[in-house]
Amino acid sequence: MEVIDLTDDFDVEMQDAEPTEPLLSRNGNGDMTFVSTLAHRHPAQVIPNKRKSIDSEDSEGPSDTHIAHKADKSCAVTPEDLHNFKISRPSTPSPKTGNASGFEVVIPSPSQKDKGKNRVFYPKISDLRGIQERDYPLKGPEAPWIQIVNRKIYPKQREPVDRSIVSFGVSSETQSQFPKLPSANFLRLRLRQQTEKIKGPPITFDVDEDKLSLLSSNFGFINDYVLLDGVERVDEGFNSGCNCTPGQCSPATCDCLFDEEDSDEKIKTYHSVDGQIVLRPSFLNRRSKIVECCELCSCKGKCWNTVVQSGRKVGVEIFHTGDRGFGLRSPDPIVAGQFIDRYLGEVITQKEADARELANEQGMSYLFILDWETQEHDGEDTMTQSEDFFVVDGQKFGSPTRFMNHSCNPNCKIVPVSTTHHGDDKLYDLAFFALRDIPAGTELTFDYNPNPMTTEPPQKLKLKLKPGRKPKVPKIDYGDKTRYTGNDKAHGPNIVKCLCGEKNCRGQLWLSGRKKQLKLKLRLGPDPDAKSMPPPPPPLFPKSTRKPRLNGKERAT
Ligand SMILES: C[S@@+](CC[C@H](N)C(=O)[O-])C[C@H]1O[C@@H](n2cnc3c(N)ncnc32)[C@H](O)[C@@H]1O
Repeated sequence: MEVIDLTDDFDVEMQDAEPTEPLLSRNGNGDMTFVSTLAHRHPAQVIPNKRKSIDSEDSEGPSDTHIAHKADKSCAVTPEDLHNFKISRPSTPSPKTGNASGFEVVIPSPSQKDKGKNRVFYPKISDLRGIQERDYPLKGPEAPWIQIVNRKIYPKQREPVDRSIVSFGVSSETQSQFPKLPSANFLRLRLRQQTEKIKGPPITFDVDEDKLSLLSSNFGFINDYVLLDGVERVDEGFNSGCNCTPGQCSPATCDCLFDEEDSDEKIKTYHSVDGQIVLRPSFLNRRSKIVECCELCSCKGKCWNTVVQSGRKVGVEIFHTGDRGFGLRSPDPIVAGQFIDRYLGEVITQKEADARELANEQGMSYLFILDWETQEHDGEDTMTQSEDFFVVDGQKFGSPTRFMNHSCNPNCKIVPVSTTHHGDDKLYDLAFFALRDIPAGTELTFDYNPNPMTTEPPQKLKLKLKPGRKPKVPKIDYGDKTRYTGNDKAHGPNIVKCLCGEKNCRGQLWLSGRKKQLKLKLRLGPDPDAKSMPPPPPPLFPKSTRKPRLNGKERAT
């Protein structure tokens, strides 16, 4: 087998050699085209593993072997064949010549210099062993074949293409089957369609086009919790309502309100300011749950004590903060104590939450533990139930509050609220209220870890640690159980840096994997490093005595 080698090394070797006699058969006119030169490579003579085809076997258009077949059968090689032929390109330097008859053309791989250059490659006549230049001109208008070869070898050498006018030869019917890249307008439309279904004043977006798809394709707005496997509400029989004189639920007497500790006085929740029902400043300073009136109450859930269940009354806007991802603000001024919205999402079991937390590559955390009832309020330690919580995951589905960032000097706080299911201590609402007057356009924030230093290790906690295990001591303890279970891998294994920028910034959001660390910490007692931290604030939790009444039933655990 003869080899016509167009590689550089061959070039060096052969550049001074005399042209030899043509080995190629001629067409009827005694002429021979370069294509028929290529065509003479017999399929059986392809050197295995030494070259790869530019185009796949099953792609459209004749291959060089197809043309070879035509040539072998003395069929006319048409101009169409000429334009459509495919060429083999070596992945290695020149193959060795063999004994078989015929010849082989080896096209050089483009050098770095050639790659990307809009330059036509002209092989030297000596490279094309057996080709007479007079028969097969290598330059000038008589050499269209070499242009074609070059286009096949160096596809980048094609003329620059204006893609906006290129037709791909695909019917419009077929084209419609291909997903098109969504335009900014389409994404905005999709977001608008989604948010139009959400109750309350408009949800708007002030987000650059490049961030739109992050919002539109990764998140869905919902109006209520989505309960997933293993999460159920208590049986209706466990729920109850107040026995106030119908239509006269009073903040001083309504059964739905908790009692102050050691007193018959009620913990007052809402009051009216300028015709608007908002949380009292006194309530904003305490850690207590709200129980609102519901259908089972004498008022049928139609009194003033129905603020959270009445839904969002403020407009909200999602915007991009730059360094902390998206954030939330309101185009309306908000007054102190005003209800903003609930935190919503998929409600999942603790086990599922742990699995999601582990698999969370994305960095941001949207998990919120519903473990209010496990706190050491009213003197009881209920921490032993701690594996039994439900968790709200707002990552894929949620309300606008899912975009609220942390601040060490927050303007909102989150309050646990039982609205319609008083008997359900595992599934309740997380409601955001304004801590102070908030001017329109101000970012709405809350403290992800509002009471980091208050926890004394509960003595009755039963922990089973393997003997001899030396757990790492976390730097911070977490006292407030109404909080995120944050695990922000984007900021390193332990510390999640806080970027709130407030003067009193604590420097970190939470510790990664802190649930495990919290358990370990509780066994070890107070953290020695805590000495360097500010002294813990006094406990804020009111010693209330009111518990939602059950209809004579005990909830099964
Ligand atoms: C509930 S999301 C808040 C919305 C989030 N920014 C977004 O774009 O979807 C919580 C995450 O926001 C980021 N984040 C919130 N507040 C932050 C702060 N003060 N400093 C740094 N990152 C913050 C953290 O990555 C955290 O895991």
